[in-house]
Amino acid sequence: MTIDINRVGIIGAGQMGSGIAQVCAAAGLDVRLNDREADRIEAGLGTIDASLAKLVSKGAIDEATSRSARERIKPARSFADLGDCDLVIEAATENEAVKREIFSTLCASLKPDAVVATNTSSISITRLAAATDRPERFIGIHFMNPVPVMQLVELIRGIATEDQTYESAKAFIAKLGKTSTMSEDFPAFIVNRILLPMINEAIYTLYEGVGSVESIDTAMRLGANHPMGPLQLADFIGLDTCLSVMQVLYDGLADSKYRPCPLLVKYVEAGWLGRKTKRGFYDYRGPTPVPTR
Ligand SMILES: CC(=O)CC(=O)SCCNC(=O)CCNC(=O)[C@H](O)C(C)(C)COP(=O)(O)OP(=O)(O)OC[C@H]1O[C@@H](n2cnc3c(N)ncnc32)[C@H](O)[C@@H]1OP(=O)(O)O
Ligand SMILES: NC(=O)C1=CN([C@@H]2O[C@H](COP(=O)(O)OP(=O)(O)OC[C@H]3O[C@@H](n4cnc5c(N)ncnc54)[C@H](OP(=O)(O)O)[C@@H]3O)[C@@H](O)[C@H]2O)C=CC1
Repeated sequence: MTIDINRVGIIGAGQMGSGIAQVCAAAGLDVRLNDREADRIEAGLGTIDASLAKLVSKGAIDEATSRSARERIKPARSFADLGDCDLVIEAATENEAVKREIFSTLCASLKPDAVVATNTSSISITRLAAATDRPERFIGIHFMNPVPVMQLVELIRGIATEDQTYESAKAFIAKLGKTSTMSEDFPAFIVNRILLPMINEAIYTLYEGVGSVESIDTAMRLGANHPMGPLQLADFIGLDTCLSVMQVLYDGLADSKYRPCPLLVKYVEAGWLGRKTKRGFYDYRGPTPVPTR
């Protein structure tokens, strides 16, 4: 029997957390949105308002549907506010220490039978599960960015994940109108195992002077029909997240082909994280993005 999921808690109100909150509310679920700072929750709610407005202006949903979805999302100022959630999805920064700390403090506030999930892009589900009090009720639910648009969700079981947890997560994704695929618990799972080395290679291509930002992105958009160039996509994902995923691949698979490009490291060290900080491979501070190299 699957666990009925009616109320979802989300930790981390950044681009992924806000997108997950939006699609859950649009599917009729109650949502509690948490972040470590109240102003981050407010910013996440602002992102949801803009995204819902975009869908209304396109005629994808009507005003009343948008309003009722928005009303289902409430801020959660602390983990105690997540106590009545059936499922809590962690979507905080891609850093294992940050996530472990969240799980070790979160569980005491939850119902004993609540399912706990992570939206990690790369980190071992089995290792994160070990930071909880319920590895059998823990699972990777990996949404793609932008969440309101992308159809796929990867499900990743840890070594202890029970069948009931997996089946419940699968039913939850179907309720959101999305398609789930299963990946084994290997570094970066399936999508990012393939996508991130391609992005890293694009950054090496820039680093070695093979092409400019513009020529690399144009080449892959028009030459391989990718909807975004790889450097544009890296800025969209967040360069901090890209670097963390490459580091997990490099450490976890111990193969030099996953070595993060030194230019990626430098951009992250400079705090140029892409769109979210308004500068990455493009500068977003003006009306149109301008390549930085
Ligand atoms: C890092 C990880 O762990 C895993 C990952 O997620 S990796 C990243 C995976 N994502 C990708 O690869 C995305 C690649 N890019 C794309 O698919 C497209 O560029 C895109 C869908 C993001 C935007 O498409 P576009 O055609 O350039 O822009 P745009 O016309 O504005 O948007 C397309 C549609 O999406 C909608 N849309 C885009 N962003 C939206 C948002 N945040 N909220 C609501 N709707 C949105 C638009 O309204 C538009 O809808 P219609 O087709 O009905 O008009
Ligand atoms: N970006 C992408 O394309 C995708 C990302 N993911 C994964 O989703 C997760 C979130 O990524 P994304 O939304 O892009 O990142 P963002 O940087 O946009 O958002 C992360 C949010 O988590 C907050 N946060 C950090 N520490 C804590 C904490 N201890 N408790 C609560 N909130 C915290 C951050 O606050 P502050 O800024 O103050 O630190 C920030 O608001 C990551 O694991 C990432 O790998 C998965 C699929 C796609």
